[in-house]
Amino acid sequence: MTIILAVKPPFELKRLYSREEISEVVRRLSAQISRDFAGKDPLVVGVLKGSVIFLSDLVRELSIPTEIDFIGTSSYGNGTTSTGQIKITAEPTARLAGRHILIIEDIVDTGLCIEAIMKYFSKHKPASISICALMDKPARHQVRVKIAYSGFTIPDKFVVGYGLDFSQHYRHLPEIFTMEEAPDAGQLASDD
Ligand SMILES: O=P(O)(O)OC[C@H]1O[C@H](OP(=O)(O)OP(=O)(O)O)[C@H](O)[C@@H]1O
Ligand code: HPA
Repeated sequence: MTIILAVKPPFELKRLYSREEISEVVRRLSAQISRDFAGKDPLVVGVLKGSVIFLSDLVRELSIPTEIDFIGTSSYGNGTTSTGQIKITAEPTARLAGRHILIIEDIVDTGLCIEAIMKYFSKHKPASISICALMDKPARHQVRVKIAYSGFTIPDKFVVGYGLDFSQHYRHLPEIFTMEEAPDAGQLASDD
């Protein structure tokens, strides 16, 4: 399925993962997490805003009790490349010391965001910190990242949908799409 967006320059969204493929990955990750964190009362921390849809599907598949919290970060502004300036915009409210913390990311791209988040949690003396990421874009990593629970390994393309945005749009789409300039973008852009 391809959607052409009437913006300038025109972009096209091409479906990368269907709802079924996403559900299958969510079930696989939840089973691994349920097994590894049994009896550990983990604190599941979603990285705002992109992870909220993934997190809400993931926790409903878990067979163990968890506490949920969130951390806010911002790095992409209105574009498709990281500014490299990672800001923690909202802190979790749960007790962190001595906890088994599971960070839920929608995507690891450059890895700069997750690196800043790991630094933040390390300061609070948790029992352990693990990362669960729905998508990983290894071609763009700028730092070493250890993802314990990884969903899809994706090519070096900007993706939207299922929580991920471009300039705050398209988070609501239930599937995941690559977003690229339409092939005739130059032609269309110069038409008027
Ligand atoms: O690996 P990186 O290059 O650091 O990129 C990954 C991060 O960037 C996005 O967040 P963003 O800052 O755009 O905020 P959002 O989740 O509110 O869209 C995404 O949701 C990840 O948290
Ligand atoms: O490919 C992406 N899509 C949306 N947000 C992102 N943040 C980092 N990479 C991406």
